[in-house]
Amino acid sequence: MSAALVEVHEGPEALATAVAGELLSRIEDAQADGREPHIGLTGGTIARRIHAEVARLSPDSDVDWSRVVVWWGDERFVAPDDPDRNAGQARSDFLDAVPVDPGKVHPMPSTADASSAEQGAADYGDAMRADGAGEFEVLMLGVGPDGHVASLFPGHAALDVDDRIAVRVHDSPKPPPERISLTLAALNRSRSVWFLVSGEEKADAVARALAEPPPDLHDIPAAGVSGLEETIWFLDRPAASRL
Ligand SMILES: O=C1O[C@H](COP(=O)(O)O)[C@@H](O)[C@H](O)[C@H]1O
Repeated sequence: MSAALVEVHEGPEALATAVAGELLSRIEDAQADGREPHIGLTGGTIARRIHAEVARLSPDSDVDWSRVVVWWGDERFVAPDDPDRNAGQARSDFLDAVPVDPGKVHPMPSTADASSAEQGAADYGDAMRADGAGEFEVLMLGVGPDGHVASLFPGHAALDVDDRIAVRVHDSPKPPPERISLTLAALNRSRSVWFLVSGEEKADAVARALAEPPPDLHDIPAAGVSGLEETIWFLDRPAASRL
């Protein structure tokens, strides 16, 4: 577990450019050290801007995309072509623009892949185990105004599941209601955890997550996640306004 660092950028554009550049350089460093980095993606508004910046900046980097393994922290359990899918958004925002090995991109199951979100969660856990995955080089996570992280929402029973890699989430207060999420135990196995937060409506959640003493993770689930070596909160000024 690492102490949290906070990095504040002027607005969402500057935040997206900084995070995208840092991600490319972390991947380069890991590859230079002989590792094939596994990265964990998130969905959400600021993540989409960051992904677009990764696509823009990637040609000037030395990243070997054929040696990058891609996973997701959460997903909406909907049809594969549903615009709500985090994986579909990431594909159109950057994965289709970089030469990734399709066999190393691991979207969470959709309704076409699994009979239920519960089955999909079990399958995703099996896929991660079979790949020897779990310790992400960098895991990026959005945070909701309610403090949710991945698809772990305040007060939800999924927060207490510690015997699985992924869990079904139903009754998500944010639509769509049926989702799959990595558990807190799985989210807490990454070298670096990066929280990506933009907007004044999230300032309270950020301040509460970073408060001392830490809040109950049933109130602010994001407070329950940190990196093994590094935890960075990448914020824009409005999101940092109540720190
Ligand atoms: O539902 C979700 O929301 C969060 C944050 O999204 P945002 O639009 O408020 O930035 C996201 O991190 C998560 O992956 C997603 O499923």
